[in-house]
Amino acid sequence: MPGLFIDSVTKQFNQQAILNGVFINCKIGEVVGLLGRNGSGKSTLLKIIFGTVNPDFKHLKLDDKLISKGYLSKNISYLPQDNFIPMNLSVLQAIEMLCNTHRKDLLNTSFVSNNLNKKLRDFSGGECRLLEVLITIYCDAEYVLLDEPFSQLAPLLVDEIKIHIEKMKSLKGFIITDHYFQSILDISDRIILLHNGCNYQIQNRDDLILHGYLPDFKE
Ligand SMILES: Nc1ncnc2c1ncn2[C@@H]1O[C@H](COP(=O)(O)OP(=O)(O)OP(=O)(O)O)[C@@H](O)[C@H]1O
Repeated sequence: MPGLFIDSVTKQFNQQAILNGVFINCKIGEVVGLLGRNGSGKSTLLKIIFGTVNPDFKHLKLDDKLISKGYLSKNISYLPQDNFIPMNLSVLQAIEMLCNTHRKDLLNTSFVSNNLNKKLRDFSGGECRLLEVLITIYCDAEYVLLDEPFSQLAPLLVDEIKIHIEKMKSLKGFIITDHYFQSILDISDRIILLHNGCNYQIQNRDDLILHGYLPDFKE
């Protein structure tokens, strides 16, 4: 079956089980939202898929091929929570380094075209984040892992990022996690919740209350 597929993910830190047989998958044309409380293991799961954290066990497949680390496939891009593009690069240099196939589309976005020669170190934190999110969405990989793409961004920019994801969705598969959960619900085709080390398929808001992610104001 084509797509990104990981199951039986098990990870302990200091003898504490964080992920306990977790499964998540994603196909081209799909946005999968990953929700969970602070410390539930969302970033750890994305890092395990990309290959920057070693799990105790996992079974990772990309387009039916067993792979050991996502980044080795060169077909998975990953936005970590921290800045990852060197600050001494200009916008154009960063794009030339990381984006080929969709470079033209990215160069046509207003934020990029208005700041082509500006260095990352001269941007605000939110502007830097915006650029890194855009580059991760528009880079060559078909599968995109986004860890908190909306954090640091003002509401208008959150909406802009959602539009870019929608635009690229026919060509790519996204797994996206953020605490702006309404934006995740808006943009996702499916929602997976991590809770107590396990994954749950979420159908509606009530499921999020049932699994203790949202408060139950009726109580
Ligand atoms: N390198 C590490 N060493 C020890 N414990 C770790 C390490 N990395 C993560 N943890 C622990 O694993 C748990 C899951 O962390 P993770 O960052 O995956 O959570 P998260 O769901 O992304 O949280 P948040 O929403 O707050 O970003 C946390 O309790 C964290 O303290």
